[in-house]
Amino acid sequence: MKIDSPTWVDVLYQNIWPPHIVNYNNWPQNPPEYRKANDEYCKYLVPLVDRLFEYLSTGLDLEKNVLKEALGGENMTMLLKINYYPPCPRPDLALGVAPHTDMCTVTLLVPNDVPGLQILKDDHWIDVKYNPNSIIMNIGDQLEISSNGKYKSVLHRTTVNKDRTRMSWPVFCEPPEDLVIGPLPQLISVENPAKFKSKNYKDYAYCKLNKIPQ
Ligand SMILES: O=C(O)CCC(=O)C(=O)O
Ligand SMILES: [Fe+2]
Repeated sequence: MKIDSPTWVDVLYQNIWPPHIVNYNNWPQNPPEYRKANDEYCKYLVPLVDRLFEYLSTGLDLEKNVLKEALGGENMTMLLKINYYPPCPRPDLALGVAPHTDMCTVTLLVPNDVPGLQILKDDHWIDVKYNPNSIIMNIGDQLEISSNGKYKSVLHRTTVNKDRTRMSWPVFCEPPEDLVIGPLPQLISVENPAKFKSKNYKDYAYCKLNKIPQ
């Protein structure tokens, strides 16, 4: 599957995604207004996530519903986090968030226009460009595990800016906590054995947050 081909992005934009809602400028200034904005955002995220999982499933040569079902189906939850990175007098000495992978299935993120997100590729930190009216998708650990490593959970970090405040609004798509996730049986064989343990998401999260080996 060509995940970066313009065709599927076009499809998402034309069929689902109203560009006006993506830009960070549409987020409210005050927390009490977040409930409404969040509800509206969620209305668009749910079909977007469905569509993404269909593409991701097809990319593994599986029926399009398989991946989403394996990761919780309609019981998946979406967790919105708001990151706030104030200006930092010594950006050369500090990071916004330390290098990590997201432990969820996928993350959909809207940043403001202050650069800062970086991903590790071939041992180099690469800046993720700010694109107005677009969202950034990270592959998370549960997708790496269920695909038996075919999709890679992306190592990323954020830098801080000397003069400007950076903000980002990631939504983490999470499986139910008691769901056991492991490499999909369809993807493992004698030649291609499971590369990851199967465990429930709650235990996975506990180990990850407490830096206990999985
Ligand atoms: O602020 C960003 O762009 C990324 C934040 C992040 O990686 C996270 O909250 O998990
Ligand atoms: Fe992250």
